[in-house]
Amino acid sequence: MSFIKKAKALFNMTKPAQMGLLLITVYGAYFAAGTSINIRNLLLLLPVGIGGIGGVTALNMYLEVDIDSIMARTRKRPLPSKQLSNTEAIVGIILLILIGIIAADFINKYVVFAIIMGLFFDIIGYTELTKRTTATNILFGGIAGAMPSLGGWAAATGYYGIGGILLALIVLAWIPMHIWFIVYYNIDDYKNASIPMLPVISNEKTFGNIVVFSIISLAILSWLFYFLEGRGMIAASLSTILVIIALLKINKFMRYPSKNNALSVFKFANSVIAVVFVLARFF
Ligand code: HEM
Ligand SMILES: CC(C)=CCC/C(C)=C/CC/C(C)=C/COP(=O)(O)OP(=O)(O)O
Repeated sequence: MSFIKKAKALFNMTKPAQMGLLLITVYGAYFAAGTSINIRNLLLLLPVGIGGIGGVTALNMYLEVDIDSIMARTRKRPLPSKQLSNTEAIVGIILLILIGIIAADFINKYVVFAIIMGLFFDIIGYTELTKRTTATNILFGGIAGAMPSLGGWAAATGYYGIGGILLALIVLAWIPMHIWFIVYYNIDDYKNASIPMLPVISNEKTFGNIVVFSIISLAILSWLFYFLEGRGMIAASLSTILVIIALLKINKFMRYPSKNNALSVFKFANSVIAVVFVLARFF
């Protein structure tokens, strides 16, 4: 297979759609900090994000080739489908993560540490220690998912301020809605792979109520960001409206549990987080 095809396969191991939204949280947090724009740091954040987030995601995929081979949703991924050898994948992963860390070091040590925390919580906390054993797994994966926004804030301000922590908490509050409905939609996959996500080991009411609590917290956190940082009223207002729509969709799912109603919540969820991070800098 040509080098281009192997490079494409490695890129697919970074889960481009997920990485894209994570990059929106990086740049959204950078701009939400409200500091003057440093073009050099803004440009450096691209290799930081693609290398750090992409490399960690690809490492998670490398370590989960057994699960991916079982799930219908993931068995066509580059490693289960032999588009890359293990050696080619691990060399690419190491290169990506090195690029991310080196680029981060050109900005400041807080951005480097955000990558290290993302690597730790995703690979150790989530992939190795909890994903296959406990439903609290998404807490560790969620903290990993919150690190890009913290890194973006640190790239703008030079430290982890309360605003950056609030934005990271907003990502964390969004995670249950993002994951548990796509898990429910693919419930047979997760059962076959013995992954104890909450929808697999409990019922719609239990995980639905936790999601309701988490996205109401998301709306509260977005208003807290506005009151403490003086920016983001439009983001808080719009995200509150989207959370209300999400609550209506979740209520419909809990009254009429179905894969389609679950997928509808999953697809809608992306807009909630995107609105917060795209608009947080503005009034
Ligand atoms: C514990 C953490 C997370 C878990 C378990 C998780 C799980 C998943 C799963 C199972 C999918 C479906 C992938 C597929 O179609 O094969 C997915 C897609 C996606 N994830 Fe995540 N995710 C996590 C964190 C995040 C974070 C932090 C973000 C961004 C802020 C994110 C953004 C996305 C996006 C944009 C997609 C594609 C959505 C679509 O296809 O419409 N994920 N995620
Ligand atoms: C700063 C930095 C490096 C942060 C890392 C950000 C990051 C990659 C977060 C995603 C976390 C995660 C657990 C995704 C899903 O994995 P999964 O294995 O459950 O998804 P799958 O079933 O689709 O493979």
